[in-house]
Amino acid sequence: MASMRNLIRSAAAPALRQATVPTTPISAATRLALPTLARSATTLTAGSARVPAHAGPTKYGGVYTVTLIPGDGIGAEIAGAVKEVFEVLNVPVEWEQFNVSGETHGSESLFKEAMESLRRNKVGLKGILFTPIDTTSHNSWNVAMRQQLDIYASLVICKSLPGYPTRHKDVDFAIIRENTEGEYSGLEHQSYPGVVESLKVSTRASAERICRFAFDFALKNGRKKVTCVHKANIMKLGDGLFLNTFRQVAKEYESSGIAYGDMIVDNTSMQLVGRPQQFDVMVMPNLYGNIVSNIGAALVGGPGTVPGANIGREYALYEPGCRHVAKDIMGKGTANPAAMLLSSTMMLRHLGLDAHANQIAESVYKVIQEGKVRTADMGGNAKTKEFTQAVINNF
Ligand SMILES: NC(=O)C1=CN([C@@H]2O[C@H](COP(=O)(O)OP(=O)(O)OC[C@H]3O[C@@H](n4cnc5c(N)ncnc54)[C@H](O)[C@@H]3O)[C@@H](O)[C@H]2O)C=CC1
Ligand SMILES: O=C(O)CCC(=O)C(=O)O
Ligand SMILES: [Mg+2]
Repeated sequence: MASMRNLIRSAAAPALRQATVPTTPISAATRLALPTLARSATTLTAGSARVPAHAGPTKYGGVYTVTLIPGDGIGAEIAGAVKEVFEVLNVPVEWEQFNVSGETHGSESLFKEAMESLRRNKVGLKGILFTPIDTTSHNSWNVAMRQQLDIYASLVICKSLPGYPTRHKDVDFAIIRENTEGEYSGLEHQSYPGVVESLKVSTRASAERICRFAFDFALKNGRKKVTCVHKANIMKLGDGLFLNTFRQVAKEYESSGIAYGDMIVDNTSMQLVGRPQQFDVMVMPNLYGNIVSNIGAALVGGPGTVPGANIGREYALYEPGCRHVAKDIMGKGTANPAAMLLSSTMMLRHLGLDAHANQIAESVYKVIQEGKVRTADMGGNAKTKEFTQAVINNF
């Protein structure tokens, strides 16, 4: 399937420039939070006796090989923005690109090849794959990737964007979402005509590792409080297990000074749109994380602006935090590439390429702050390519 690959870079890595300390609160947060997150998650788990050491990302001659899955909908357009920016900056990354589509029957073999590439390279960047609603198709390849790679922690940071006022000021919280089980088990059956059981699978082991991840993230990033979001009043066993595990883990971190609490998911949704500043780090089961990350994105800049990461012991896969394919604007050239560009900067920090990450993130935030070049989702009329060019013009 060599034709599907896009091995674009052969140039040697440029000498990394001195890392510039980002000036906006956003870039400072990303710079601080994301690299430590990626590494802390790996090291913390890998440091325990239960987890074997593993090889790092694939790197030859100073160039990292990264799996790129543009995805459906606007995927090609926003992945194109990243490729262009990396090319201009001579970022030492060589892409292995797989144009997997969730819509195409018969593209299973390509999906498998992409998974092999991810296992080989350990690091990937993706757009979103379409998931049909009908039962004859695959469950979800997005979910399958997270489960098969065991990238158990989803991280989405929602932080007010300087220069882009929204209803609430000073929003700054991190959503840490269990990424592999819960409502996304894909286990459903019709036990009797008209009676369907959808299984939400909750395990103590998964709850424990995601809660530890949340506290470690808080510690590494100078955050003050971790809130567990749940529905244990109704799902007394399943969410009860999540909540009780959270409380046990929280006790272990008491001496660190991180405060903790819990909140039921429906109240959380109300509190988020009413007074979002009360949240710092939030940890929750899979489906609540899906919903809360969409609320969070809408609070700050929308789905085109919020980046995301999926982190596990061995693999890290970066994608826009809101996870939408956006078929409604596909092919129009109007998609906002900011979320994908910022996801790529999280990936660069994971690879230790902080200088490149800072340069790109600072430029994206500068373009947003200046407000002259904005895509339609942010009230402007700039095209994806014009936003990308504005980012490049700042280099
Ligand atoms: N024409 C079609 O066939 C359409 C199909 N769908 C499908 O319906 C399903 C449900 O989609 P939803 O989850 O509702 O979400 P979605 O994928 O439609 O996205 C939600 C909204 O966010 C916007 N958005 C996301 N990323 C953006 C970006 N980077 N820049 C600007 N706007 C951005 C989209 O344009 C859309 O208005 C999806 O699988 C989708 O593919 C949705 C709309 C049209
Ligand atoms: O896999 C999909 O198609 C969508 C799943 C989803 O909404 C999410 O993971 O946030
Ligand atoms: Mg979602």
